[in-house]
Amino acid sequence: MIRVENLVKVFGRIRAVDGLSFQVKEGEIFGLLGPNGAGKTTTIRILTMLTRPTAGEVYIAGHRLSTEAEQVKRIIGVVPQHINLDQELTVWENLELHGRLHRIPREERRRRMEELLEFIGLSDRRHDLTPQLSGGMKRRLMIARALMHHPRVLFLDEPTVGLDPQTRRKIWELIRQLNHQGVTILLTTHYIEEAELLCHRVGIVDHGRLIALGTPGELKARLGKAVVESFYNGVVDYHFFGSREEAVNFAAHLPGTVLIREVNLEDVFVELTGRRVRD
Ligand SMILES: Nc1ncnc2c1ncn2[C@@H]1O[C@H](COP(=O)(O)OP(=O)(O)OP(=O)(O)O)[C@@H](O)[C@H]1O
Repeated sequence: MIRVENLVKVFGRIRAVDGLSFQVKEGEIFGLLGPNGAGKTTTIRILTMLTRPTAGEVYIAGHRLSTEAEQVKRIIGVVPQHINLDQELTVWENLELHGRLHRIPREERRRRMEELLEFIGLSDRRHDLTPQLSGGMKRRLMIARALMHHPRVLFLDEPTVGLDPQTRRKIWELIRQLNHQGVTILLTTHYIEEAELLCHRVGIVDHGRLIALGTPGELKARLGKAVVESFYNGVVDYHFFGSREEAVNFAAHLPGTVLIREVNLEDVFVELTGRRVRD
């Protein structure tokens, strides 16, 4: 559904995106996971035509971005990282404005707005001005707005940044429901849990490059099943094992404090880069 080929974006001396290639299949929830500054936002901005790449090409549903922008705009929805709702408009008016911009006829527009307000659980807040909404509600409204024109592909840049764990889970549920309805999803995140629990496949990015790609299970299996974290003389060490039993046996002989746990995507990132995602 999405094909990214050798994408490059240079800002002065910074190569924000440095030869990125990957594909997203129809019906997938695909996550780009990486630390702040890895180039995720720049990538999503290129894919949603908010900025042009220095080099490379992108195809969405077979349309080439550089020559078929209009066709692509009709089939994609975009939820940016920063809240950009119109502060002076109500919930209803924010949706209406977007529907008009997409030239959705009045009757159909109204129907879609009712349906989406129901979907995001904000039917009874329709007359509120957006500053009166909580952070989670604003994020849900941004998702509804992006869905007004029935996009086949939805892009979400850090969809749960700054939200509490419970609100984050609600957003995940919305994203899963949309995906069940057939919408292909590409999101960026620097939350390990979000990538692991929500995404079918994850591309790990660092310094504008894709350093690993696979299902969360595949990526973790490269390291093993269990990890022993040992803290001794102020040094933290990680040792990976194919089973918990092996990890327990190894840990029994270690000095200092020891933690045995399952491998997660943070471990994959650390092994590949020597750094943590959230340094
Ligand atoms: N308009 C710009 N001008 C100059 N440099 C930029 C611009 N936009 C991004 N960059 C730089 O490109 C690199 C990648 O930034 P980008 O925002 O894409 O990363 P990110 O992974 O999305 O991080 P974050 O989650 O913090 O937004 C950074 O070094 C950033 O400073």
